Amino acid sequence: MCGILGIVLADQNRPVAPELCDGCIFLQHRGQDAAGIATCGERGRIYQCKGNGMARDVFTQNRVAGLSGAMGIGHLRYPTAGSSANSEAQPFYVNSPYGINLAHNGNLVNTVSLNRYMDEDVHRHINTDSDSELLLNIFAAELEKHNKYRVNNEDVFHALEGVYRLCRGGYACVGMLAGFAMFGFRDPNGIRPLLFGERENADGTKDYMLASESVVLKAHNFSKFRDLLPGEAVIIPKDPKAGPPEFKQVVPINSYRPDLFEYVYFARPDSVLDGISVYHTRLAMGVKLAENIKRRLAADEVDVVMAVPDTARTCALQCANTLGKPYREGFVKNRYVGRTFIMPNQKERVSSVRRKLNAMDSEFRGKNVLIVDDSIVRGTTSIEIVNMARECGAKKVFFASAAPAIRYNHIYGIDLTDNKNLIAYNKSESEVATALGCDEVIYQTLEDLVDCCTTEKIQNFEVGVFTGNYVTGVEDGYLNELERVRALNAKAPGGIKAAVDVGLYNSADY
Ligand SMILES: O=P(O)(O)OC[C@H]1O[C@H](OP(=O)(O)OP(=O)(O)O)[C@H](O)[C@@H]1O
Ligand SMILES: NC(=O)CC[C@H](N)C(=O)O
Ligand SMILES: [Mg+2]
Repeated sequence: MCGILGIVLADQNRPVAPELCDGCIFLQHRGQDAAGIATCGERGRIYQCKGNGMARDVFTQNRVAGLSGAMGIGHLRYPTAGSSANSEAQPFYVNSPYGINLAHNGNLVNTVSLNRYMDEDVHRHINTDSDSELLLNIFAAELEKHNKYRVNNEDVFHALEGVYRLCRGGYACVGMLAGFAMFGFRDPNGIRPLLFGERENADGTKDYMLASESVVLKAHNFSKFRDLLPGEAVIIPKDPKAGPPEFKQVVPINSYRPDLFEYVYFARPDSVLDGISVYHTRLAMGVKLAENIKRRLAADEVDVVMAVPDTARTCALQCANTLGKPYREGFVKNRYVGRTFIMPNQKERVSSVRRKLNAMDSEFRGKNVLIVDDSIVRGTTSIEIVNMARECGAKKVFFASAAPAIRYNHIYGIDLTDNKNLIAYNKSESEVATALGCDEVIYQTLEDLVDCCTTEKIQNFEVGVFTGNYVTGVEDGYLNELERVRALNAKAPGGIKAAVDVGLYNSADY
């Protein structure tokens, strides 16, 4: 669940980098591990700045000042494949053919055979375990097949057809062809989001943006947003005065199944994805959850409802309203600690929960408390939360989740750990309650959750994380390979992160 964006400015003398940096900050919640920007300036030269860290730390004023050009792409990384090494920070670059950059949100689930294909048939060297580097090289290899001095839009669409044929998984991407164009495309099931928008300048020319979430487009005054359709791509010329963007349905829509988890946790509430307001789905989740709670608990069993900040707030408030119970902010969040779930290792996650959330005794003492979170994944947050509530003197602690029990891997770009680390893995609801140390745990049903997000246009969602059935299936051996790489990373001496710049060829001298 990384964040991606790309901007093309009509004014060829205006550097795009400052606006890209700002845009990345709007997408920070989608990835805190690494951030990167690549721009394309005169004579097709590519400039880049990327590395481990949050956008504000990686994009220093000095570094950004060196990024020339009116076209550029950005990425916020939350690793799902490979490692957290800074050599896997995106956008990735290959010099041949033509010079290509790519920023990818999602995850490929046939990397074992794709790696073999790259090695044995295409003879391209893949320098990391990142599936995104692989995806870029697949695209490059397909484009190279045209064997032309210069490509045109049709050639790019044709190369993307090859990408769709070869790559299985969830992917929304933005890329650049040096000196030629920016492009974006979305997987044939629309699992990961990607929106397009335009902004008219005073002289009538237009700037264009592609982004993971509508909030970035809106904040930068882009309008006429539209979601790319599953299997659709767009090419925007480097100089928009050369012609309008060209959209093409490269392959037929296989299904239109946005990832339900975007609405539960991942996206910002003020975003609208695939025409669905994230905020409204979270309100609806609160209502449905309350109806479920009413069936499970007697009306006088709950004294007060509380959210686990931040994401669960919208849902918890609406749940309290529907139950007719007071809503209290018993947990206070330290705004300087980021999202704990997307931290790359368990040690960091555990220590962050207490640094991030502090409980106020007065709100708990002698009360039956209903705590609402958006989801319970590893249980890292919930176990600590229940402990804190007990330490503060709560009489009973009920824990409600706006998402159903999570018992399966998330394979399309949200690294929900391997099954065995999920607190609900192989456990009934009452066993989860015992593991969390609470009196009762109440999950939203999947039917209710789907109902909260359904619109006239979108009735199906990717829900494999709740059911174990994935829309694309998973290649044999893929999950084992993922675990093997994870185990290797866990053993890396002193960790694999380094605060150094990464060269265009992904060499990281850590
Ligand atoms: O069961 P766990 O493994 O603890 O994961 C679930 C928790 O992680 C997320 O919060 P996070 O702190 O990442 O972000 P938030 O501030 O947006 O809620 C999510 O909202 C849950 O609270
Ligand atoms: N969360 C994502 O979208 C991750 C993108 C890519 N699979 C990576 O690990 O870098
Ligand atoms: Mg949370």
